[in-house]
Amino acid sequence: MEDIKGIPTVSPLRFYTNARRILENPLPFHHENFEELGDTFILNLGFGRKIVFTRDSALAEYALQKNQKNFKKSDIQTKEVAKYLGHGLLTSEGELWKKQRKLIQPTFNKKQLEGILYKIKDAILAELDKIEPGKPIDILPVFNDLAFQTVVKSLFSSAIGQPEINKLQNTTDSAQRMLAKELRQPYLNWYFKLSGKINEHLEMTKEAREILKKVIRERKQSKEKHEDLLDMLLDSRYEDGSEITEDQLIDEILVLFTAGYETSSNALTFTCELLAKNNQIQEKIIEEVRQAKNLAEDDLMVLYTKCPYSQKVIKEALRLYPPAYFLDRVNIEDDEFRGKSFPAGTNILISLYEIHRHKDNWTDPETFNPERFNESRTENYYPFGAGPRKCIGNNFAMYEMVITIAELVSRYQISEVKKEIQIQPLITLKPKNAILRFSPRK
Ligand code: HEM
Repeated sequence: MEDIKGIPTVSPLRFYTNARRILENPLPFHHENFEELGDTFILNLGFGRKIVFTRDSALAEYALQKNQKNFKKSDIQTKEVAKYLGHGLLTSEGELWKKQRKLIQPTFNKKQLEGILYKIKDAILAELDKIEPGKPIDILPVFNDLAFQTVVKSLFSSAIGQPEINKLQNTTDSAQRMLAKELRQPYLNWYFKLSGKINEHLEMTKEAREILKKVIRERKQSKEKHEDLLDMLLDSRYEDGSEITEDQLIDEILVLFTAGYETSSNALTFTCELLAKNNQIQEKIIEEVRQAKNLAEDDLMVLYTKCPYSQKVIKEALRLYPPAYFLDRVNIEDDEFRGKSFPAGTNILISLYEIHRHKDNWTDPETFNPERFNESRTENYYPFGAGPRKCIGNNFAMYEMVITIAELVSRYQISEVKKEIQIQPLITLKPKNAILRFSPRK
């Protein structure tokens, strides 16, 4: 490969002398390099491997949107993640991706989702009932179950039993954890293979596929209508009138579990941690939700649209703690952007975490201030990505999160048990020790 030009480089020595703390949490290391070297730098890992890190939103938009045709996802998603999940939307490229996106997009449009909002709400309420009031609890596992149940119930209504749901959730979690290990400790991959750990996880995903196959076949035979996402996906047709194959549908469902579950539960957890520090913001939410409930009666879409402040609270939490904190791309042909030249095959990591906290983009970037979204701003803000591969579930996620926060804050006063919000950057940006207290409101 030719060399990447016009960008300062971090040496392998600097990388390896910081290896231990990078493994723990790479974000401070990235931040120091951005501050010292500018908004784009090269990390030279040695042995001919180089990665471009950027927090330049112009470059991000160039790769994700303006010149997206020349940028594909890296092998991490299209090979490593695909090994466990198959080739669904998140993990496919080229013609397959295009064809699938066209087929699935209508299912996630606002109008279609309106019909399943009550399923989303029922799944949420059932999980919120499990919160133990008054005691310090780690809220992340509660939101993990809530987010998984929300996706499962939206897809299958009640066509799938709790033991199978547990198995699917466990498989999704384990595959993610295995993958995180493979990516963070590539020098141990020989051990993961020889010890049978990778095969063990591949077997688990085979069992998950069998569970899904059974649900799909029963649904096809029953001819009963459930008005859930599975019905919509089975009813959708490609341009030539054909329907989705069973295998492809299973790939897509596995992708929806993975893409839609951990991201939402992380975001909900961070939102609650931020709210615990801000009583006044909780009060504002309560007032908004009380008025919205009067106006909306039982119409959940009206409730959502009448809660603009709660939406801003979530947007602001996604700014400070974007669950997808990095987007990765590789350019197909040689490319050039504002004096920087990228030979074909350059790995580019776009840091949404840094773009969302850049002092040139935001006033008081470290402060939690939902009001900054009073003017509907979209620039320098990409929690759901950008361009044609933008998150297909962004509306779904916003409905789910607003309904959850509206209900939760109406029921409980959220208070902090410890001062600091801790993070664990793995495949997604995860909260760590999210211990909070939920006291019933009078
Ligand atoms: C707070 C919650 C969520 C966040 C922050 C989030 C974030 C993202 C981001 C940043 C991308 C783009 C990745 C890239 O360009 O490399 C993405 C893609 C995707 N998301 Fe989400 N997501 C969330 C919730 C969901 C939900 C609830 C679903 C489905 C139920 C979902 C399904 C997907 C799918 C299928 C893709 C791949 C789209 C494609 O490549 O065509 N996401 N998400």
